[in-house]
Amino acid sequence: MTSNPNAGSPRKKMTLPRFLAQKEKGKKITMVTAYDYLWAQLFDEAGVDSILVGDSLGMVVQGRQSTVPVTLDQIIYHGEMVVRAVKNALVIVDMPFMSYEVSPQEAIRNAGRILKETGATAVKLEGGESQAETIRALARSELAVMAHVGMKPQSHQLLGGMGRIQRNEAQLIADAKAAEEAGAFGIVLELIPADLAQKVTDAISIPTIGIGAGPHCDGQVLVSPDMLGLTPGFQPRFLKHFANLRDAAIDGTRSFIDEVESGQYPDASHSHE
Ligand SMILES: Nc1nc(=O)c2c([nH]1)NC[C@@H]1CN(c3ccc(C(=O)N[C@@H](CCC(=O)O)C(=O)O)cc3)CN21
Ligand SMILES: CC(C)C(=O)C(=O)O
Ligand SMILES: [Mg+2]
Repeated sequence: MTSNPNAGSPRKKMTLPRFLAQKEKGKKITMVTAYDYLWAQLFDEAGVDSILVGDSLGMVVQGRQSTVPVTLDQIIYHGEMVVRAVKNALVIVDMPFMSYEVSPQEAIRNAGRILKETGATAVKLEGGESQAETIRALARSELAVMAHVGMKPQSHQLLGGMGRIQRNEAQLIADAKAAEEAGAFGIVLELIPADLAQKVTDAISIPTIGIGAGPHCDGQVLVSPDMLGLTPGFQPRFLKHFANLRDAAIDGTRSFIDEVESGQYPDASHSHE
């Protein structure tokens, strides 16, 4: 076991000021994705700081090839289920592809819908420098917004593939600084070299949350089904399986099948008089 000074201490409700303060205190921020009530309740109880209703929904829940087809109505439907389950974690909802790119006005309207209809605290959009005007418009409307730079899955066609490591240092620093200056409260850094993520993290005063971005970020995010070993085909270098739920679930299901077929289940103790 790793020693964790916070283990067992009662969790407080995560707020935006607390989220920001964790960078100053050097306390790592934890974030996982969730898409429904069942799992969100479990992650909140485990004590994660933040839950992201990611547009990875399209891939891990809907079985699509990318995040691009996810719609605003779908992310709102899932966001609402997650918020209903959460007591302490900060809930952030991804803005789907084409829900913020057309104009800052449209982004405000759509982010407003997400926050009003789900009850989440914040939204996240992909981009830094290129979306600075939109980030500023959202922040001015008092909508909490997180940026996402490095590998941007919604732009996978332009990047030439979903898993391409991003190494353009000048662009990454410019993206992070532009997002901070425009009013983002945090930035996801996806698939960038560890030394570069450290430079970005040191260059700004808002927290960086890494995925495939090394140990120097202010926090870490993983797609929860990946983290728990439920997505067998997906094994990028950054991913660690913290549990093997897929085997546990298959074993349990096979036991059910065996016991029903053999007549072992239900026995008298699982039957009503
Ligand atoms: N299930 C799931 N997990 C994720 O982390 C995730 C999604 N879906 N969908 C949206 C994006 C896409 N992500 C991806 C997709 C592919 C790689 C990948 O293939 N990475 C390899 C190759 C890197 C390279 O050498 O260019 C790796 O080893 O990291 C990484 C992240 C992260 N996000
Ligand atoms: C991987 C995280 C950061 C994300 O954007 C998602 O799950 O959609
Ligand atoms: Mg996303």
